Parts: sequence; structure tokens; C-alpha cells
Amino acid sequence: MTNTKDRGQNIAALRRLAPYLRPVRARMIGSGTAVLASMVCGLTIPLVVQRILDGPVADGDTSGLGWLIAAVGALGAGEALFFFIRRRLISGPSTRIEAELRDDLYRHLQRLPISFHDRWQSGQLLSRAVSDLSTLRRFIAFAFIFLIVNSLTLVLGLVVLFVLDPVLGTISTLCSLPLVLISTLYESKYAVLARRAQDQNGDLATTVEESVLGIRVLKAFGRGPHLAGTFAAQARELRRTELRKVHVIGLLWAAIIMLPEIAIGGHLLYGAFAITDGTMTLGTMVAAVAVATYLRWPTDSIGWLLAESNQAATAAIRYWEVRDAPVTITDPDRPRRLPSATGHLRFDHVHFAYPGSDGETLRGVTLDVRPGETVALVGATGSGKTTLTALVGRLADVTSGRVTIDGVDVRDLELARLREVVATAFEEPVLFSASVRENIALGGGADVTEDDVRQALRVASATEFVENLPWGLDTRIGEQGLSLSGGQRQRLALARAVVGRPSVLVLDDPLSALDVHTEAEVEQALRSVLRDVTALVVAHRPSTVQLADRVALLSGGRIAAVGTHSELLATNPEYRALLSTLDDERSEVVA
Ligand SMILES: Nc1ncnc2c1ncn2[C@@H]1O[C@H](COP(=O)(O)OP(=O)(O)OP(=O)(O)O)[C@@H](O)[C@H]1O
Repeated sequence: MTNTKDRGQNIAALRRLAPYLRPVRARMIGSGTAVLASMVCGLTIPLVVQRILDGPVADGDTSGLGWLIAAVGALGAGEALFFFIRRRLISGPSTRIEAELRDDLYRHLQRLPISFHDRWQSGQLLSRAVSDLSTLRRFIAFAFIFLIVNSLTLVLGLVVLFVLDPVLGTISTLCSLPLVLISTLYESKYAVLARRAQDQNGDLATTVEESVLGIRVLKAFGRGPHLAGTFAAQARELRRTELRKVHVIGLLWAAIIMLPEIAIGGHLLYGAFAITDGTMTLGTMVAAVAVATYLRWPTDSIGWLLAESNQAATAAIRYWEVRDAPVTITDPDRPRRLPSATGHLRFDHVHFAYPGSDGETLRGVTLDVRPGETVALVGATGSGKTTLTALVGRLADVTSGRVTIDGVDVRDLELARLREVVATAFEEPVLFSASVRENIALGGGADVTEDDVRQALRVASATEFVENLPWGLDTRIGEQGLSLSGGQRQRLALARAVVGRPSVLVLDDPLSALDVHTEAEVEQALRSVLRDVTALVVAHRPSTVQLADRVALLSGGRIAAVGTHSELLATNPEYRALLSTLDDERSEVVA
């Protein structure tokens, strides 16, 4: 029952690839036909050999031998030529399909909400985007076609054997039948192991990725050997699964290899008696053995091809698991226009709960940030500041209530338009493996000019250090900008946020990695930016609070108080207490 269900699931996952195959089906059919033609050539050679043995050799008359030898040569050349044509025809389509599948996966990953990425390990996504898709390419280019062609060749070969001699045909057919039974038995076992191995590959990729990204932490805490132990254990697990796969497929192979040998043995035994009795010619027996030998590859390969197909089905299932993940943050059906945003940002009775969590993180936040105003968001750690800021650019959607810009619910705006209006700089300034210019331009869409980039650098007080980089704006910064200091990365992230001249700027503790001197510089620059935009700034330190016109205190999932820094200091004990801990942390850091 389960087998049938699994097989159904496997086939369904592979059938869903049909739209990708359709545009290249002519080439695929051409490739299949070429390989079939190649095999027909191969299968015909034994029949010519039969003619040679039963004709010129038996009669002692070599007059027609030349043509027959030429025919063998031509068939051999045809076999090779058709095989070559197959390869030429299929390599383009299979790599094209792989690229399209990969493109679509990547595009989908970009559209999936942050909640999806929170749940999924990046290594699992990586292994699906890389190794699973290579498995699918191999399947399309090879296993898929050969599974069909080899089965056809097997049937064709059996027909030839029947024509040569019905008994020989029956012997080979009887030896082929157990193949079906063995393959069915083995298939479900192998499918489970294939899935396990592919998942374990993903886990391994996650460990490698995390340890590379976190290499500083691991070194600083001397935890490298510990993680190496974890990695080795995972690698051993994977090896065990691979060995079990080899064991299962080994049994199948042993059976599959044995069957054609038994058939050949049967042919020789029967043929020897039949020739002695005079009911069979030597040429027929040699031809039959040659055909049976030729059928060894189509038969032997079935096990391997089934393994490849199984692996491909697992890869397809894993691929569709990601592609089927719903895109929950989408463009509205009827987007509203926001011609020129003034940047009036409002949170209106906003509630938010993380999927799967027991309680709400935000329980009715109402906050008004007027055009051009800067509001600092202050709250204890874990109070929901980052969560609240994520709702502005729709990195997550409110559970209830609404966030509006100039009176328009952010969910009613086209996402592209919303993200033009709203720019965010995160606490962790992630930079990409690209030039400084490209990293900054990323924040402003396609029409960012050189002047925009330079202006953004000035605002973020980054001009000087960028000019001092070996190739200035063209300097490639490493993965995550690892070759830059924390403060430099943060300033580039800031430049990236302001380059598109957004109306609403969301800054999640943008000054956390700056030293006192640089902080003062960036703060000064920020003041000038903040004059022109509406800004919501998560503040972890008193100096950031000073940048704001007003301060909002987030506590218990609500805005507990709003006022100027000095008002809140004077009137709100919770704010005072919070600020004093921030002050303490700050002085500890400075000390
Ligand atoms: N992806 C998530 N899934 C479930 N819960 C989450 C997720 N991200 C954050 N939380 C929880 O939501 C709460 C608020 O987190 P958030 O990061 O918004 O707080 P914060 O005020 O920004 O904290 P900090 O000042 O430490 O940066 C925390 O209890 C946190 O554990």
C-alpha cells in the first residue's frame, strides 16, 4: 500500500517537471530516437554475423563476404554515430531545464516570507538548489531516456531471439521476468535511503555554512574542535546511509547481472544440443549468444537507472517542497496608488504573533510618526522592537490592525512601490560579495546614479574609508563584508538604506557597531538625513535616542509611553530604569 503511495508520489513529482520538458521535447524525442537507432544497429550486427557463418563460412564460398563485412562496419559506425548524436541533442536541453528550475527556485525563495526562511535551514535550501537539481539534470539527460530506450531494446532483443529460435527467445524472456519482481522489491527500500541521504547532505551543508559564517565565534571560544566533531558525526551518518544504499543496490545488481549470464548459459546448452541434432545452425547460435550478450547492458543498467530515477524523484519531491511553500506576502489584487509619499507612518492597533508561537509579541501597538519626524523605539530586550519595524516594509504582516503610510494600508501598496518608499538598515549589516558600489546601489533600484551612491556615502560618513580602499568604490568586499570592520559595514548598510531617497527610513539599531568617534560622525550625518525623512529608529543606547524628536517606549507588547526624551525621563520610571541600564551597558563597553 505504502509502496504504491510512494511510487505515486514519486511519479507525480517527476510529472510536474513536464512544463519544463515541453519546450525541448522535440530534441528529447530526437535524442531518444538516436539512441534507439544506435541500439538497433548494435542488435543487427549479430544477424549479419549469422549470415556470414551460415553463408560464406558454412559454404566455403567467400565471394559475398566483402558486403557482409562492410555491413558490419557500417552498422558499427552507425551505432557510434547515433550515440554521438544523442549526446549532442540532449546536453543543451538538460542543462537548460536545470538552469530554468534553478532560476524559478531562486525567484521563489526571494518571494517567500521571512517566516519561511526562519523555519528552513539554509543548507537544506542550498542542497536543493545545487545537488538535487544536478540529480534532476542527470535524470533528464540520461536515466529518463535510457530507461525507456533500454526497455525497448530489451523487448526488441527478445523479439529478435524469438525470430532466431523460439526456445532461445523463451529462455531469455524467462530470465528477464524476475527483473520486474526484484526491481519492485528494491525500489521502496532504496527510495527511503535516497531521501535520507539527500536530507543528510542538506544538514551537512548547513553545518559547513554555519561554521564558515560563525568562524570568528568558533575560534574565539575555541569551539572549532567541538563543531568538527559534530561535522564528523554527521558525515559518518551520511556515509552509513550511502553504504546502505550501495548494499541495497549491490544486491539488485548481483541479481540483475546474474540473469543475463543464466540466459547465455541456457542458450549455449540448448544450442549445443540443437546443433548436434541438426535443428539449429551454428550461425543462429552465435547470433543468439551475441544478441543475449548485447542485451546485457540494457538489462544490467536497469538497476542503476532505477536508482537514478528514484534519486531524481526524491530530488523532485524536495524541490517541490520549497516551490510549493506559499508566498504569503504578495501584491494586493487592486493596489492603491501613493503618488508622492510624505511619509506619514501609523501603527493602528497592531497585533502580531509569530506563526506557531503561543502568545502575541505585539498586543495592540498604536503609534503615529508624523512626516519628517524621527521616533526612537526603546524597550527591553525581546520586547518586540525588531518585530514592529519588520511590519513597515512588510517583511511580516500584522496579525490584526494595520500599518499605514499616508493613510494607505501597506498591504494595499504594490510591494515594489512600498519598498521604494520604505528603506531599512538592519542591526546585522549583511553585505554581498560584490563591489562597494553594487552593494550600495542595491538599496535604490535600477536607476541609481554614481552621484546618488556618492551622496549616500557622504551621508553615512563612509566617503573617506571607501576612498582609502584599494579600488575605491570598485573594491569587492568579501562575503558578508568580512574584510571590513563592523563599523565600516554598518556605515555601508546605512548608505544602502538612504541611496534610494526613501520617505520612511527604518533603522534597527544602526549604530551598534560604531566606536565613539565614528558614532559621533555617523550621528552627525544621520541628523541631516533624518531631517528629510520619517524615521523609526530602534535605539539601544542613549546617544541614538538623542537623534529622535520623540521616543516611544515599547513594553508588554504595547506602546507604554510617547514623548520627548526629557519628558519621558522626567515622567516615566520604566523609561528611566531602562535608560540607566542602557547607560550602564554603554559605559561598560566604553570602559
Ligand atoms: N522568527 C521568530 N519566531 C518566533 N519568535 C520570534 C521570532 N523572532 C523573534 N521572536 C520572539 O519575539 C520576541 C520579540 O523579538 P524582537 O527581536 O522583536 O525583540 P527586540 O525588542 O528587537 O529585541 P532586542 O532588543 O534584543 O533586539 C522575542 O520574545 C523573540 O523571542
